[in-house]
Amino acid sequence: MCYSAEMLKGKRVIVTGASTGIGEQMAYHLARMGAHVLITARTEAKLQKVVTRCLELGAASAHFMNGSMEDMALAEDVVKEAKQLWGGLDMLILNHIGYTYFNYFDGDVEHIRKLLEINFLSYVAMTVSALPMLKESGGSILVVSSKAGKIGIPFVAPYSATKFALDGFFSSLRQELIIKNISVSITLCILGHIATETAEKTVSHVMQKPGAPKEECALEIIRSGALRKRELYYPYTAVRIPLLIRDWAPEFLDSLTRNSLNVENVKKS
Ligand SMILES: NC(=O)C1=CN([C@@H]2O[C@H](COP(=O)(O)OP(=O)(O)OC[C@H]3O[C@@H](n4cnc5c(N)ncnc54)[C@H](OP(=O)(O)O)[C@@H]3O)[C@@H](O)[C@H]2O)C=CC1
Ligand SMILES: C[C@H](CCC(=O)O)[C@H]1CC[C@H]2[C@@H]3C(=O)C[C@@H]4C[C@H](O)CC[C@]4(C)[C@H]3CC[C@]12C
Repeated sequence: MCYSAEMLKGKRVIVTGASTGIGEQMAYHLARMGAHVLITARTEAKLQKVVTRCLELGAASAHFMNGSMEDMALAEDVVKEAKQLWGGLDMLILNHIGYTYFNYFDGDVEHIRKLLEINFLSYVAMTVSALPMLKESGGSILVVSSKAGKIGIPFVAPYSATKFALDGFFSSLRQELIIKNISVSITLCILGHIATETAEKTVSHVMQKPGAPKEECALEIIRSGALRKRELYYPYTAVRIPLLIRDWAPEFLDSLTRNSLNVENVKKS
């Protein structure tokens, strides 16, 4: 299959976590392609601005729903809203994450529970609600994950747990869909360091290189979903090579990962 932006024209797409960062950029790319977009996040004022910009860029339609994905009812309501607005759904882009810290694990189990709800369980809840519509359209689910969802990276233990969980659940579900001949694709997007405002605020003091551009990253995610790829690795070399090393030389990869960070800049408590 060959990719063209025309593939997204008139498609009905939900993008979560689209008030900032990569999600916001995905909404703009989809708008330029002439898709219908329904975006979510907590902050109404930011979502309103993104919707206005999407309409200026040429979206077939643009709507938002705000609220926290800690609440599974919201996860389900967003999908119901898509059904009401469009009568169906072609693409579900699961991208939002809750706030976390970048530091030594502090022993806070409640933080992990909350993060699992936002970063993992709400993804599952939205998928369950959206599957009937996606089966009907032969649609796609895009799950935004991270290098930290495939490899042990220090200082992100709670976050990493939620992203590994996504791999387990969605890679298993993909197998079941194939066995049942259901034409819904699942693309797991494995991202390295991307220069979003949140990431720069959180990790610029430990990174030795700048993050990859969020605009290009957003386009690559949409492209990989339109092409119904199994996984996306972006930026390719920084993500794919460590994954190839992972199972053959895990200790070597652990050491490479530690050495790629300015760990002396992380405060020990
Ligand atoms: N940037 C990076 O280096 C990398 C990012 N990724 C992945 O890419 C995706 C996007 O990351 P990035 O763009 O950097 O993140 P941002 O922090 O820019 O965006 C996060 C989005 O989630 C929303 N959000 C936050 N808390 C909640 C909540 N409780 N309920 C619902 N929505 C919420 C935010 O809006 P609001 O605050 O208004 O709710 C915002 O729209 C994530 O899945 C992340 O794991 C993966 C690897 C690297
Ligand atoms: C430090 C990691 C890369 C190390 C390497 O290349 O060897 C980064 C890879 C993924 C990053 C995290 C991520 O997945 C997104 C989070 C999103 C939030 O906006 C805050 C930052 C992240 C925890 C981010 C931190 C750096 C990475 C682990």
